[in-house]
Amino acid sequence: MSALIPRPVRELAPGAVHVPGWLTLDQQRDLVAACRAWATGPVPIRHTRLPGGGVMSVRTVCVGWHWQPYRYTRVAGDVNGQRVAEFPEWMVRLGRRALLAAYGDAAAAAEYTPDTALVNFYDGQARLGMHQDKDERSSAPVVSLSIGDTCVFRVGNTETRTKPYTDIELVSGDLFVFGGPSRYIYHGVPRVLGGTADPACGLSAGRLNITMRVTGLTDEDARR
Ligand SMILES: O=C(O)CCC(=O)C(=O)O
Ligand SMILES: [Fe+2]
Repeated sequence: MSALIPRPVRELAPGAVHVPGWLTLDQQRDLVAACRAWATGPVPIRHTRLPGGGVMSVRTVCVGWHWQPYRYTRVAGDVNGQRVAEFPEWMVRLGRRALLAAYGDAAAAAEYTPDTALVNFYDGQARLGMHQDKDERSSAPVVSLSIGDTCVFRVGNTETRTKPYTDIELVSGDLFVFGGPSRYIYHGVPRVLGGTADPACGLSAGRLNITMRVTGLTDEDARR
C-alpha cells in the first residue's frame, strides 16, 4: 500500500469504524511475537473443525476463552484438552485504546474489558466466509487488528450474508471495530493479497488477525 495514498478513518456503517495504520511497526512485531508463543501452546494453533466435518482454511488459536463452533469454553476439548492461555492485562489495555481510537468515547473505552481473543492466521489460500460473531453473550464491540499481508475484508449488513456489502482493504497495522448497530454485521475475508506485507511487521508471509471480544461468560459458565 503506497504511503502516498492517504487512508482516512472511515465509518462504514454506524459503529463500524476502520482506523488505518493504527499499530506502529514495533507494536505489530510485539503482537506477532505474542501470537507465535500462543500458537505453540498450551493449546496449539489448528484448523478449526466444523460440525459438518469440514475444517476452516484459517488456522486459529484462542486466548482467554477457547472458541469452537459455536461456543466458548476454558478448555480446548476439540484440540488437546488443555486450558487456553490467560487473557493478558496488556491486551485489555490495548483493546481500550483501540475502542477510544475508533469511537472517541473515553467512558466506553474505560469500561471495555475484552476477555477473549481469536488469533487467525491466513496463508495465501485461506479465506473466511461471511458470518456474524454471535457466540458471545455480550454485545460489546469486537476489536480487530490486522498484521502482515493485506486482505480484502467484506463488510456486510446485519440481515443477510449477501449484498449489500462493501469491500475494503485491511493493511498491516489497521484497526477495525464493529459494535453498536453494527455489532452483528456479516463479515468475511474473501482474499488475502500475498506478498504485500512489509517484513518489518514481524511476519514474512501470510496474514494475522486478532479479534478481541467480550464473551459475557463467567467462571460459573466455565464449570457447566
Ligand atoms: O480476519 C479477519 O479480519 C476477520 C476475522 C473474523 O471475522 C473472526 O475471527 O470472526
Ligand atoms: Fe468474525
